[in-house]
Amino acid sequence: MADYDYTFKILLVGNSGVGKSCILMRFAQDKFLDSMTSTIGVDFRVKMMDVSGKRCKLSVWDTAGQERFRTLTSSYYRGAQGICFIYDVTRRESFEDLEAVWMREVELYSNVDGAVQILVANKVDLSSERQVTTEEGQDFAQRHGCLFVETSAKANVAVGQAFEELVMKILDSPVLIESSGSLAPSGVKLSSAATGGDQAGVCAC
Ligand SMILES: Nc1nc2c(ncn2[C@@H]2O[C@H](COP(=O)(O)OP(=O)(O)OP(=O)(O)O)[C@@H](O)[C@H]2O)c(=O)[nH]1
Repeated sequence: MADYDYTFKILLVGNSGVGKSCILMRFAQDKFLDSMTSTIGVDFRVKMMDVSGKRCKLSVWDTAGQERFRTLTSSYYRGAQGICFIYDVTRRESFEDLEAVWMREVELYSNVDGAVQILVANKVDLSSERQVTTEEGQDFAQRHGCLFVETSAKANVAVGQAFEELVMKILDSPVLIESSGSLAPSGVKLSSAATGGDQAGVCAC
């Protein structure tokens, strides 16, 4: 018998260097590394989380922000019930590209109606280098119907909270609950070992 109530697929998108891999590492392993290599293709981790009294098995997919990998990553949007749009509060361009690039990608490739979206403002520990204010982030989130949270993967600020809020909202949606259960994007079959616990995998196929 399954040891969880639901499985959900969550996707992390945003420009290269905003901290997607660090957010995932903080969430899955409670660790932070100062020097991370750029993601090539896609990486994923599986993490169990109890939210609203339900045991949820989350497969979190970390996509490469670099443009040259974009054609590789588009297929991974399929089946995601939750999408995290991540920017770096010290790099205004990473905020502006969310609308110009990442929301378009999601519109093109996501196939789950009503997938929950959250705007994640990362690197708030670098307060003296800020280029995007909290209010700008809140306004953007409101305009696009997203949740909003400010995080620091480095200082361990609100990373768990971001995933918790996202999952809470997924659990509020009967349609999304209905669509739960498929861990892999179509065309990719995960071995039972890879889906068994708090695990990791890399795929650049
Ligand atoms: N100060 C600070 N640095 C961070 C934080 N999160 C990530 N970083 C740093 O930002 C850099 C990029 O982080 P990554 O997690 O590799 O970025 P990414 O978005 O996964 O990048 P791609 O894989 O190229 O798409 C690394 O040097 C991290 O150490 C944070 O919260 N605060």
